Amino acid sequence: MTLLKVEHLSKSFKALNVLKDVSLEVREGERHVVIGPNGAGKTTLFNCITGTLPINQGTVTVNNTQISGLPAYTAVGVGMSRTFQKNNLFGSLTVEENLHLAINACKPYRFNFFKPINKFTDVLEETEHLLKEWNLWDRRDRVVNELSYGEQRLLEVLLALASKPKILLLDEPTSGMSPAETIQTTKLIQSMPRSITLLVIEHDMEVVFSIADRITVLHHGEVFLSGAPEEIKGDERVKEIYFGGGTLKHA
Ligand SMILES: Nc1ncnc2c1ncn2[C@@H]1O[C@H](COP(=O)(O)OP(=O)(O)OP(=O)(O)O)[C@@H](O)[C@H]1O
Repeated sequence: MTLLKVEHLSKSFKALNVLKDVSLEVREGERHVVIGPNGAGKTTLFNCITGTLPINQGTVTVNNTQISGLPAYTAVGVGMSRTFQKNNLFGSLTVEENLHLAINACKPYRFNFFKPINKFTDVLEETEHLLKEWNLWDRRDRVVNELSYGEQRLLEVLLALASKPKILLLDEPTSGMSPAETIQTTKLIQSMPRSITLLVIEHDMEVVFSIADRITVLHHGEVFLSGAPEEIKGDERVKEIYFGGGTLKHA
């Protein structure tokens, strides 16, 4: 079943046409990776899908509910969550406190300012569960600013999971990470349950080919090709536009 459908989406910044008639389908449970050279429009596509940016033309639907043209919180309401290329963390708070806030933000009582967050037992339980599940429990008391960059990015993924998304958009989850952190993050992505559908922007081809069920190549704001990893890997035109004629590395 198709979970996310993007149809004929176009986006311009004044005279700059960044996305041109982009159509994309992500099936339930799929790991769909968007690749393309710098400036191809990948992050803009994420911003348009999630409603962070208004679109000029086209539609975005999740589970047959149209979310394009609606405020960004609508995307959250249909089960969409995302991470950004740059971290959006509270640096002076601990790992645990950041998660408390993210989990609390998804609760109906989130505007109850008269009771401290750490008195809501469901928030505490969900925080503990997520931290243990993703091996950050021993770092729960660490102030975020003291974590390595890779640990911060990992925490960002956990915050995105706090809303229990049906579809999670990860924007370059391994960018800026050390090789060890990249391996850890790749394993985390691989171990996510199939009840979470993934749409991922990624540059590291080792990561791309170790997680993708399907790959869409974006080039100059257009879908150049969409297909199974083997199809993309073997396509000479993709190598030419994305790698300047180089060979594809793979896991
Ligand atoms: N808010 C904006 N205003 C004007 N131009 C923008 C804006 N955001 C992005 N652009 C332009 O849109 C084009 C696509 O940018 P985008 O960040 O979507 O590309 P990308 O494929 O994600 O690149 P990268 O891989 O380097 O992150 C670029 O030319 C960029 O300068």
